[in-house]
Order: sequence, then C-alpha cells, then structure tokens
Amino acid sequence: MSLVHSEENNNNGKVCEFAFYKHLGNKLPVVNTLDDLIRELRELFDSDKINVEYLNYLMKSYKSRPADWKKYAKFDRCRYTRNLVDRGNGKYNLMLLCWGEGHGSGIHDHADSHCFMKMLQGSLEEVKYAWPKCEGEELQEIARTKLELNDTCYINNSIGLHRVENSSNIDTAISLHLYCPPYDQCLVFNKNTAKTTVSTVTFHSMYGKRLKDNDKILAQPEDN
Ligand SMILES: N[C@@H](CS(=O)O)C(=O)O
Ligand SMILES: [Fe+2]
Repeated sequence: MSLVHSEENNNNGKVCEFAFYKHLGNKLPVVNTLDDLIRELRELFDSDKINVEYLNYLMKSYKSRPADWKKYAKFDRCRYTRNLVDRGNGKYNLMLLCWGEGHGSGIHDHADSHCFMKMLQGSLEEVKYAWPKCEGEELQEIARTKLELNDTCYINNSIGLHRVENSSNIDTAISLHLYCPPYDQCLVFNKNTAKTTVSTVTFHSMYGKRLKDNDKILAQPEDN
C-alpha cells in the first residue's frame, strides 16, 4: 500500500480542489454520517494506491454529528483516551481520542504512519517541533495551530514531531484520527533534552466496549 498525490496536485503538498475531482471522474460520494465515512474509507483502502487528496476530502466532508460517535466517546479522569472505531482491514486504524479538560499528549513521533486528524467536538491546540539534531538540545517549536470543530490536519515523521493539548479547563474535546499503516509504538521526547523513550500505545475501548485495565498494553505517551 502506498499514499500517492494526484498528478494534477502541484500546489506544494496543499490539497488541490480539482485534483481528486478529476481522479474520481467527477463522481464525489456523499458523506453525511460517520458510517458513510467508514464505508468510503474502506472502499478507498481497497486499492493499493491511496490518493491523499481524496482521503483529505473524505475527512473534511464529514460534518461532526454527536449521535454518530457518542458510543465511542469514553473519557478517563487522568489522561486522554484512544478508542478504536475501525481497523480498516488491517490497513489503517480509525479512532476517537477523548481529551478531558487540560489533557495533552507528550511530544511524539508517528513511527512510519501517516496521521490524518479531524475535530469532532471542542477545540485543541497542536504544537509542531522539528526533529532534534542531537540529544541534549531543546526541541524547537516550528508551528502552533488551533483546531476548531470540523477542522482537519495531517502529520507524518517527515514533517516533524508534535504534541496536542486541550487547553480548556471547562470543555472536553474529541478528535477523530486515522493512522495508516497502524502503529503501536512511537517515540516520546523530552522537550528540554530531546531524550527519547519508546512508548507503546493502546486502546481504552474497542468498538464502543471499554477494555479492562489488564487487557491494556503497557503505557501511553507521558505528558511533559
Ligand atoms: N498521536 C497521538 C495523539 S496526538 O497527540 O496526535 C496518539 O495516537 O495517541
Ligand atoms: Fe500524534
């Protein structure tokens, strides 16, 4: 499986409105519900070549409707949770991340995975960092983005590292993440020293069912 850009997309990696449209032969699917989105994603990933503009289009065109996803939205008091929605035939993981007030991730990479993200509720701040040149140096911030309802964003290791935070102390936030291929380990970085630790990521629930604590694998990235 590989991710490809539409040939017509010469807009420096930005999504070209017409690229996927031409790719589809002018037939755009209707994505009204989360089930529509899941169906269209599965169909897209049936192919060996995944058109990135089209995947972006699908993530953008779904408009969040809480009734669609509330069965997956399970929070923890202490940290953000990862809740599996669909395994996409082993080619990708689609999941809901539930962020309590003040919850955030540590600074991390995404292994060899492409990460597409969409806001379903509330807002989050994403801070991107450059890869450190050597251990011992402080990580350099390269971008800071506020993500509001229905916004989408994308990251992979060639773009850099990031951390995500719900900075509100009154509202929770929920985001939808697609990782292809799925990954279960990533690197977590200390902001001041760039020292890394390997972190195994896990699910809080799968298909709407909470996992017992002893079914969960090791730890999730630490905040720092
Ligand atoms: N990539 C993180 C969430 S985020 O901070 O982008 C995870 O899957 O746990
Ligand atoms: Fe991430």
